[in-house]
Amino acid sequence: MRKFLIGSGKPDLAIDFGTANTRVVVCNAGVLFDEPSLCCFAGEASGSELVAVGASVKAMLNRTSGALRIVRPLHRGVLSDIAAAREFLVYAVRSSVGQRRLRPFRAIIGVPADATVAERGALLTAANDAGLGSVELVAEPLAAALGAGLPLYRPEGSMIVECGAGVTEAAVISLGGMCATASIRGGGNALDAALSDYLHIRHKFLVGTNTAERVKRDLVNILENELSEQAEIVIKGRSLVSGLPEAVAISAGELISVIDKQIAAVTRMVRNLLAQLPPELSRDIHGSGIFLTGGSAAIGLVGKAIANDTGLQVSVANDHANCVALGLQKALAF
Ligand SMILES: Nc1ncnc2c1ncn2[C@@H]1O[C@H](COP(=O)(O)OP(=O)(O)OP(=O)(O)O)[C@@H](O)[C@H]1O
Repeated sequence: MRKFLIGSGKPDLAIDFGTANTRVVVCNAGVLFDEPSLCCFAGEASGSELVAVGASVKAMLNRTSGALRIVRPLHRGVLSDIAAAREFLVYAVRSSVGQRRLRPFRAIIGVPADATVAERGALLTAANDAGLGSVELVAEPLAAALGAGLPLYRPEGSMIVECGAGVTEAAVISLGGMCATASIRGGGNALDAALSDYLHIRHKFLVGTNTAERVKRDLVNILENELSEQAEIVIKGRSLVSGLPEAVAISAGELISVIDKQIAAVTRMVRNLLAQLPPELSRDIHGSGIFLTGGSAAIGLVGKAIANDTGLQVSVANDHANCVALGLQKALAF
């Protein structure tokens, strides 16, 4: 059965290389690395020196002087900077297996199901440059379904929506393969950007990347805990009116309308995917419902909107943020 996922030859480690976060799983040892996918370089693009990687770079976002450059190796789920990806992979693998010189580990790496040949090629090049040996790419929705404990290999359809930071993917899986897929190149990061744009345009107020993400998490927290939509979120940044550092208080209710537009794109994608299904798979999904995985599955409004739009049962998988990594871990053990 393992050849459905990773072909022949047993890999040593698995990498969930995400737009926001990367997890590395080592055979027989579990998840040994889980840090933001970020690199910080000093100097110009050519000949620049790597000064920090991973968790330490998160706090540096929007706080660097002109001498430092923060780079995300991935954008919208796929590689956007091969040099940064190579440096990041070296750091992630070394942190997982120790500081010794890297031997050519065999690895499996998660990739969006709809990644193009060029996008896959760029990832393989970066992995090769990082010193990894043979690398196989695994479709992230398959890994997420395996990690969520869905019945991957039965003659029975299961539907997963993997809600990440840079990409949101839906897939219907049966007999170890993806029978139908759909994706949006956008996710939690797009929600952060929408909140930031709203504050900019409506309130003439500028916030940084980390603040926008915190506002989103505060909003989700208020809604999850059924606090009133009147509850206010205090946001600190720079007023474009006064030019000064200020704090504004904005009601949760006002911000819900901002993320509704992003969520509508996800429900449209889910609906379009359901409309393509052969009737037996439709029947299966009617029975089992839809499972949400990925960090952005924490946004309860996503699940509620899909349930309202389709009438189907929607469940958030256990340990939803780690399902791709857990699925890759299971694939290593096959
Ligand atoms: N409690 C939460 N509330 C709202 N959003 C959250 C919460 N926890 C995590 N997220 C969001 O989940 C996203 C990260 O999810 P995840 O780690 O699955 O993404 P990724 O694997 O890096 O991205 P991708 O698979 O799209 O490349 C971020 O946008 C983050 O803000």
